[in-house]
Amino acid sequence: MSAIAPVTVEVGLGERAYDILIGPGLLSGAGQEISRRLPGRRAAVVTDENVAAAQLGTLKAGLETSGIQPAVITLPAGEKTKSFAHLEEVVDGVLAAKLERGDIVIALGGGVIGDLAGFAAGIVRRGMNFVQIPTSLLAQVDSSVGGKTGINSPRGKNLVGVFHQPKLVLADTGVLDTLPIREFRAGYAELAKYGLIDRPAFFAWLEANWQDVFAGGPARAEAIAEACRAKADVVARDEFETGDRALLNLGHTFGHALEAATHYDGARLVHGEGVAIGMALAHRFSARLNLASPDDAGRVEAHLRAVGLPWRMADIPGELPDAEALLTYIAQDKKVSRGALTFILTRGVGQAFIARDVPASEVLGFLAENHPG
Ligand SMILES: NC(=O)c1ccc[n+]([C@@H]2O[C@H](COP(=O)([O-])OP(=O)(O)OC[C@H]3O[C@@H](n4cnc5c(N)ncnc54)[C@H](O)[C@@H]3O)[C@@H](O)[C@H]2O)c1
Ligand SMILES: O=C(O)C(=O)C[C@@H](O)[C@H](O)[C@H](O)COP(=O)(O)O
Ligand SMILES: [Zn+2]
Repeated sequence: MSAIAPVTVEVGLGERAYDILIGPGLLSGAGQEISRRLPGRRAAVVTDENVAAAQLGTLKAGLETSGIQPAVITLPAGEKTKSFAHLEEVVDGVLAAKLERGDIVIALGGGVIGDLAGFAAGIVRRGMNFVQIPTSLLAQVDSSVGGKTGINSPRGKNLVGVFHQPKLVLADTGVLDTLPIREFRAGYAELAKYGLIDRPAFFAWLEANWQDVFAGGPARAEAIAEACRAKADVVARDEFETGDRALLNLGHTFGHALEAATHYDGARLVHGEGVAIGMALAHRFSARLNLASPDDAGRVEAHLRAVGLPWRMADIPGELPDAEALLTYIAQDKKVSRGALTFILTRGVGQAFIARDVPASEVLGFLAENHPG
């Protein structure tokens, strides 16, 4: 049987351009793909305990066939790992392995490992080579692409970090077979996000085909490729989020506040779930401001519910801080400019836009109305 050729999506960033390869079996061919682009380099693999148990052996074997014997840094799984303490651990591990600036930090994991390892790669020796090997659906459709890296602060999500693009992204669709279903669903929220931003036909396709995407096979691979094309397109236009890239933040202004308010406790809320609730809230808030029809908000909520995602604040287990405290987290959002709040709002499914100077009083009123407490 002949191997299935991977799909290649290019992120067109001039001298920082790179390929995203998408398909099964890429982990075992990683050594070849990496050494073709970065010959003769040493490497450190950063991963988490779950991914190490499920996938590290295959990657190490794949690297060793090309003569790469990596140092391995294994961290606890979960959002709390995106912290200064674990950043220090990665930095120290890379330095202890005596890697040079031209050597490679490889992130093997979900978005937590990608963001953390990418940040370390961006600052050690003022910027090392970086390769993303995303192993969660969320990381394959979103976080491994585009060069946003960083860690969280108790005051808010992703508040410390740098832009540092990878040299290569290897999205092995086969590794999703070991991803827990809750995490697959969370990644699906970011996939649906592309439809809700500006691809209404893609959203309608997901409404009709989401079960096939969950089942695996060609529908899943095609959905991942479509997401990568969508993200690569925005990133190539606006690498540093001075304009349009902010659209990728649909659902995140509310979602990030909820993640911070639940202290990054993944038992209560993981990032993709926060984005699902945030996207439903962004559509409902847009309807409240008479920008969109309540029917569109209902359509989005119905789809999130159908796939088993949380879609309202009441779906988060345990108590939430009150509306004013949630607004304090929102005020830390990186899209805030001269004190004014920015949200990604919508005129309907696939018609998201950047709304600057959103009055805090409107947000507060909306949060209070929708608060479960
Ligand atoms: N940089 C960006 O552009 C960007 C975009 C979106 C999200 N993010 C960030 O990504 C993070 C969320 O990423 P995530 O949802 O991948 O979370 P994650 O990295 O915590 O991974 C989810 C869980 O699945 C496990 N896992 C991952 N792959 C697995 C596999 N193949 N087999 C078995 N277990 C596996 C992990 O160990 C973890 O427990 C958040 O911190 C978010 O802020 C960043
Ligand atoms: O790549 C982007 O740009 C995004 O906004 C993608 C988001 O899904 C992702 O969660 C990102 O980390 C959020 O960025 P932030 O700048 O709001 O921290
Ligand atoms: Zn996100």
